[in-house]
Amino acid sequence: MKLNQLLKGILFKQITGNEETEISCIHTDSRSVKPGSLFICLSGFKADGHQFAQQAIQNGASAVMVEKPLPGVPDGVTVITVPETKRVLPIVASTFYDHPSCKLRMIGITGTNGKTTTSHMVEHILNKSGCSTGLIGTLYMKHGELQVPTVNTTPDPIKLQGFLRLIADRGGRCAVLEVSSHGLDMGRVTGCGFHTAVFTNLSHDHLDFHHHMDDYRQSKEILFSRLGNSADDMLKTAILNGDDESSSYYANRTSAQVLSYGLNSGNHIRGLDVRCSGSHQQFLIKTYDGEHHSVTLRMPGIHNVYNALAAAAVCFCEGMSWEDIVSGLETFEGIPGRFEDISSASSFQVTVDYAHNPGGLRAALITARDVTKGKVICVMGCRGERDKLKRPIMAGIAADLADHVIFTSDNSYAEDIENIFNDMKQGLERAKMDHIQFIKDRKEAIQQAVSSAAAGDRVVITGRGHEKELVTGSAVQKASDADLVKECMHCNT
Ligand SMILES: CC(=O)N[C@H]1[C@@H](OP(=O)(O)OP(=O)(O)OC[C@H]2O[C@@H](n3ccc(=O)[nH]c3=O)[C@H](O)[C@@H]2O)O[C@H](CO)[C@@H](O)[C@@H]1O[C@H](C)C(=O)N[C@@H](C)C(=O)N[C@H](CCC(=O)O)C(=O)O
Ligand SMILES: Nc1ncnc2c1ncn2[C@@H]1O[C@H](COP(=O)(O)OP(=O)(O)OP(=O)(O)O)[C@@H](O)[C@H]1O
Repeated sequence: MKLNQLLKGILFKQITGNEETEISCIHTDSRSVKPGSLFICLSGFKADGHQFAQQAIQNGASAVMVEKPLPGVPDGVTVITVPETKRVLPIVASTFYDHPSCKLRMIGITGTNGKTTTSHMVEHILNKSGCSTGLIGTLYMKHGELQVPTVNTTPDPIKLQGFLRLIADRGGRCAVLEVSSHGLDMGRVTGCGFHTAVFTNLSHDHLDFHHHMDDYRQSKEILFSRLGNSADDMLKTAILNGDDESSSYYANRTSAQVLSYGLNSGNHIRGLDVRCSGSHQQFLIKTYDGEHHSVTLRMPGIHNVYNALAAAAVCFCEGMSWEDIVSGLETFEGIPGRFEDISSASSFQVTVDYAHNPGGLRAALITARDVTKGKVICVMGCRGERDKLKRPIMAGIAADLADHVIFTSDNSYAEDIENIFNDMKQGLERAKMDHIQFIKDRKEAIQQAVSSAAAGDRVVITGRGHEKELVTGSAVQKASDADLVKECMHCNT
């Protein structure tokens, strides 16, 4: 695409050099630049992209976009100056990929917990009903058999628009996106015209980035305030968890039609008669017009009933029949690392769960208690470098809800594990200390939990879920919790 065509949607710009230059790709990371690229300089959290412009030029960039003067640019490289590169990036990315979100029904799911689970349920129901649907989130970008790994839950605008183009070109009709608060705050989804926006819940997380719960709540508002503001927007829907107190905040900030879901009376789509039966949940969905539909979900946990109600509401808005919605929910088999049973060969169970914040941990341990006859033994840690305020809260939840807790390392990155343990200890009451152990090495902690489990007990290992790398300082251990469990079980036989 010619540079001037790529920039036609940008109102304020100054161009020095050849406007007709052919642009073959766009990049914000100098290390990925190839000949023919447009390199866009972003001011980041750790570095200033302008410092890498020369490296991008050496790697063959034909054009560089900046928001401040850039000395020493050789002849033949076009420089585009704009007021804010971050604001322009999504427009350039969407133009480069020919606005793929306009060709797709866009469904965005935000909330502290449940985005991955709910988006997979939606993707499964829609695909099973014959509506070709792609998914972009924490685990990967997925469409049919194609899976591409992702670094961020909500990818940066270039990757995101590229993924949407791929889904559209492969014949996709819908795209389900996990939309993180970071993604909204950093403008990663600007340029995506969502038809449906879903809110799962809001609880303590990411306060290293958002500083305060009010800021965190506010960042998610962007997804809802952009819906329903014009005549052709009238069929857009905000789907809100009516049992979460933040829903009224989002309802007040959208012009779209609101569909609420939850277990409490007054919700438009309501779960009733919820019963846990082994590792299944049975419940009724009561719709706004008074119909009842019986569902057996192959996943335990009340939190998954909420995720199922949210997914059902989305698919209802996509025009699916209740028969298809129920059939989709009942054939959904869960996803890796979310209350995943690893070893049922022994007389006790071992479960891996991605809970890494207070709300998720509470949900996982309440579920464990519901489905376990014997003791619940929890192995958990808190991540290094991120939100330190959640550490004592999570430690307190584990101590309250499990019979025995082994605190261990999670991805501690460059932070000393002793610091993390000290923060966690602040949340522990002295009276509960007798059922708590601290074992730094995660594999040893799992080994200890597994060898102390008796018939009917359940070991719940939280924090890492599907993740395959454990990062401690500069050491990277290539093992998932499921791998570590299997090694420990093998040693025990
Ligand atoms: C805090 C944050 O979100 N950081 C994101 C941000 O990186 P950054 O601003 O720190 O980048 P930087 O290192 O300062 O570099 C600035 C610029 O210089 C460029 N650069 C840098 C080095 C170089 O050699 N050459 C070069 O060109 C960089 O590409 C960048 O454009 O932009 C990067 C590219 O888009 C993101 O990958 C990165 O996400 C990091 C990995 C991250 O951990 N983000 C987390 C907090 C996050 O976004 N999480 C949410 C989900 C949370 C949840 O729900 O659990 C998510 O959506 O993933
Ligand atoms: N609706 C829910 N309410 C509370 N906790 C939940 C809910 N759904 C899932 N969880 C808990 O949160 C963990 C992560 O679930 P999931 O991956 O679906 O959430 P997420 O919002 O995508 O998280 P992330 O963005 O960090 O990947 C689960 O393993 C479970 O412990």
